[in-house]
Amino acid sequence: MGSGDGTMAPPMEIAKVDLRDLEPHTPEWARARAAVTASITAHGCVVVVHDALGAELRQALFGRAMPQLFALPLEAKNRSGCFINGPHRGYVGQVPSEALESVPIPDADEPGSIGPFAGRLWPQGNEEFCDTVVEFVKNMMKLEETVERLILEGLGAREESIASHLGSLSHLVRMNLYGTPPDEETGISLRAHRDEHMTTVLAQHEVGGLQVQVGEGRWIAFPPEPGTLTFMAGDQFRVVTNGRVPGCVHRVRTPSGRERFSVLLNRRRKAPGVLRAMDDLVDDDHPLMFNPCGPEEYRAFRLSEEGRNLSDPLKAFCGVER
Ligand SMILES: O=C(O)CCC(=O)C(=O)O
Ligand SMILES: [Fe+2]
Repeated sequence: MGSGDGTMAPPMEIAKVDLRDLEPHTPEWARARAAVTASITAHGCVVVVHDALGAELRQALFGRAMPQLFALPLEAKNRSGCFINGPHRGYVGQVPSEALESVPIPDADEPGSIGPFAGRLWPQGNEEFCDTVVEFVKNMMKLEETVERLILEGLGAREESIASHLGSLSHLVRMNLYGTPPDEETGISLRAHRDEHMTTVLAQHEVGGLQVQVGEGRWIAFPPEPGTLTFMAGDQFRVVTNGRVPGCVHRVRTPSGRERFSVLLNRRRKAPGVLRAMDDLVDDDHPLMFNPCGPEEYRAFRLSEEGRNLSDPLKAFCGVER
């Protein structure tokens, strides 16, 4: 992008891979697998070209569903949350150090979860909102599954391990609205982090801001290009791939101060469940990097005082000492 703010256009090192009309067992699949695996093992990130978020769905999300959602009064947004396996998953906003309001929709892939969610926000329901979210989830799930399959095959995992992994995931949609950054000089509106989840696929609306770290201190800005989505590996994927895939370190910088939306689908290990490295990815050349752990226990650690202040909480929580 060369925006004069110290960031650069994505160089070839984070690949942009066209996954449109991709079919397994074809030369195109093998080429995509090599490109996706190279990018993800280097940076925990790959940009994909795909029609999963076509113009109509983009407009339905960024033009209607999300403006409607965030325009609701605070007390309505506060009602959107629910309790899952103990912890509350709900609206986050009004944090002075952040410019972010974020609404999670848990278990978004389960029929029957989106209706009650919308019912908590709009007493008369909101059919259009529900249809938009259902369509988004369906398309993103398919895309994430393809990308995870490409990566796991690329690392050498067996089909049965891949199938068992793909069958053990739950899905969370998150809708984000960014206002004016608290520190307008730096423009940072979400500080550098790795996601706790397995994987994240993210779409930005026309105001960009997502930046990914490639190597020490070097940040790459991603222009919001319709037709592309950013796929990022989180801490859970580091465990499953035995550290072969690093977690993507990313942040949001919105120096323009314009309002910005982003929407993402997170995949994570279904609870109760155990996170452990795939057997296929542990051998003499790749000794075990992370001890098996519970995803909910890890989440609680990340949210604790200790975990919040660590740059790599996963390593502290379950990293194998050598
Ligand atoms: O809004 C974005 O571009 C990134 C959001 C993000 O990193 C997150 O919600 O974890
Ligand atoms: Fe994130």
